[in-house]
Amino acid sequence: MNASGAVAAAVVPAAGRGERLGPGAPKALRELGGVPLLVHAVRALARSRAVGLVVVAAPADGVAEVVALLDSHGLAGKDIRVVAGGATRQESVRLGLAAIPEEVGIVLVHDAARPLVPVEVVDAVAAAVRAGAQAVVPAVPLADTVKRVDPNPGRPEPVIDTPERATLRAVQTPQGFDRAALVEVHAKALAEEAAGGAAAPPVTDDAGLVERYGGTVVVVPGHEEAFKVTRPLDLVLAEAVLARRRAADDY
Ligand SMILES: Nc1ccn([C@@H]2O[C@H](COP(=O)(O)OP(=O)(O)OP(=O)(O)O)[C@@H](O)[C@H]2O)c(=O)n1
Ligand SMILES: C[C@](O)(CO)[C@H](O)COP(=O)(O)O
Repeated sequence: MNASGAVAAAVVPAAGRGERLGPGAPKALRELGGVPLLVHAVRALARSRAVGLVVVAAPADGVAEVVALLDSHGLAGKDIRVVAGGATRQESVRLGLAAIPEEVGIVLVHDAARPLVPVEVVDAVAAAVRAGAQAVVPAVPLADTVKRVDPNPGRPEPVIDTPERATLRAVQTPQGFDRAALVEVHAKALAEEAAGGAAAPPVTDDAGLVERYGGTVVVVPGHEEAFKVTRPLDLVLAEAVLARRRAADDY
């Protein structure tokens, strides 16, 4: 793989603890079918011809371990770099971005916690950025009705309203960006934090930063198997999906 021209680089934030998954190793290192989530996620990206370089943001105290892990899973021949991640997902992405060579114009950001994203989703996101979009997110329609509430944990929460479900999407990764646009919004967010300005509402994905600073984000179809492993039940589902793929010789 090489990282120049229209070939994209991918940043994989993998420095989270995985508190919601319960006690154990950092989530990216937890196993799915005997293989760490991170290895699945990197393989999913490396399968795409659109991706020429993968930069993993590892737990700060686990960089050497992650390098060894990726090597031991046969990923040593790919262009994969590992940097120390940060205290938040946003910081981990920013640190990963800083390791991407200047000439790379397209960046994908993909959670280590989404190990089973199909290569078609990776390709579609990269293609939409190549076609001129500033920011692209894969997403799926919602199955549940969603209510906005006045948060009041432990007590009945007053409902404010019910957004029209047809207008809502559950957003996944990889999210794709024009590299300059993504670098710019991360720099702006960092400068605002450093200036200690009025606390902006939390942004939970990179496209959210693009929106915050007035950029344009578009949605392409995601995939139900690109779900995020967040809670223990997600791991049960991921094992089932992986077992089905292996039985079908599709992995
Ligand atoms: N400081 C952080 C926090 C999160 N992430 C990464 O961001 C992705 C999405 O985050 P999430 O699923 O919320 O992971 P965790 O933060 O690990 O989960 P939790 O909130 O349950 O602790 C994961 O691949 C995670 O490793 C990261 O790189 N650096
Ligand atoms: C980026 C993301 O996966 C898009 O759905 C999500 O926002 C990450 O959120 P988390 O709460 O940090 O897992």
